[in-house]
Amino acid sequence: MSEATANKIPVTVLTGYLGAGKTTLLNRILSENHGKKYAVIVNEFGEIGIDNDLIIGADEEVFEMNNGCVCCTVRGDLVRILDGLMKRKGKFDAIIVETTGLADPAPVAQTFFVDEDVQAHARLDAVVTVADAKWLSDRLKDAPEAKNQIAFADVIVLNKIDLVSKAELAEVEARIRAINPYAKLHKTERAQVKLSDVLERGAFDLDRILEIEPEFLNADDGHDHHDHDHGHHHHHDHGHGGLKHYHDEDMHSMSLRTDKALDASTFMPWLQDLMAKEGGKILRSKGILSFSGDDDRYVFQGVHMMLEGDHQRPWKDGEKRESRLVFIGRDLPEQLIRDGFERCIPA
Ligand SMILES: Nc1nc2c(ncn2[C@@H]2O[C@H](COP(=O)(O)OP(=O)(O)OP(=O)(O)O)[C@@H](O)[C@H]2O)c(=O)[nH]1
Repeated sequence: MSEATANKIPVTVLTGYLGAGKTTLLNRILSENHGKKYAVIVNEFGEIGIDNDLIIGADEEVFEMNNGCVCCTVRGDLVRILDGLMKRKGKFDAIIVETTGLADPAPVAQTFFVDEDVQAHARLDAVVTVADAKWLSDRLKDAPEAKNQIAFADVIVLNKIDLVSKAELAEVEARIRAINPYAKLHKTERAQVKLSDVLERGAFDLDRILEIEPEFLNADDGHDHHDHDHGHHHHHDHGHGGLKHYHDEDMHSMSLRTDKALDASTFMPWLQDLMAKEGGKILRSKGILSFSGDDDRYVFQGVHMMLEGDHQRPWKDGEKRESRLVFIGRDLPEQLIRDGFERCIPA
């Protein structure tokens, strides 16, 4: 690595489909005793920021990019945040960008090559893709962005191996290898990898990417001209100056909130029943909940019908005790979810 390159701030792009384990990995690496200062940029799909609350902050500064997907509408935000961070050079050892599960990593990675200011001060260290051993095979069939996330990866963390048999694991690994034989692959439970396995890899391989996407370095980004909303029904790919870009417009998110304390004995059975019946459509759910008679914040997370929940930490003095929930999926039964939630709110 040349001296000029070595002086640039390394940026790790953390990608992977909805619910694969990106935040789990991020928390793992940030809570390791690393002695470094990382800036974290999180991009989430859905109107209300929840991911930010799920990152266990030590020394890190966390910047949020909401209301859009980093590969599309908020790419300008990414450039602005990176510019701001680079002006404070010296304060950070590295930057980690966690993209939404629906982001195509191609235009995100492209930012580091086509934006002159970014390129002058930052270098893409690696694209790290977290893959869900349980669901990836299905998503490779119906979600082109999941495939691109694998194709673009320099490092793949094949996570949730506790949820599959040996044969299923071999099958999903073979599918990954058929798309990307080059990436370093780690098989994990709860994203247990060493920090050095994912950060400071110096692994982003431009030549390989140019083989997959010959237009990758084409700087003419016509993207601002077609902001799209995430409502209608088709997959589309569109150009970033010729770069093919996949985005799933069938995917839809909805959010709910209330400042009335919920009754756990009404809410939890409703949520469990909803997931059991509608988990096929609800790809991802998360919420931060305030229960009556409970001084802790309760966090639940779901990937399809699999639900997990736990007390996170006590509500802080002065912190607004409200419940916030997000559901992401295709053909979300939105009214059913809204009505059910309303019935859980005490009068
Ligand atoms: N069984 C099992 N569950 C896991 C594992 N890793 C993560 N999870 C759970 O899977 C859910 C999703 O994990 P996250 O780390 O939030 O996934 P994410 O990729 O950040 O999710 P989005 O940002 O919404 O796309 C959480 O409930 C995790 O606790 C694992 O290895 N095994």
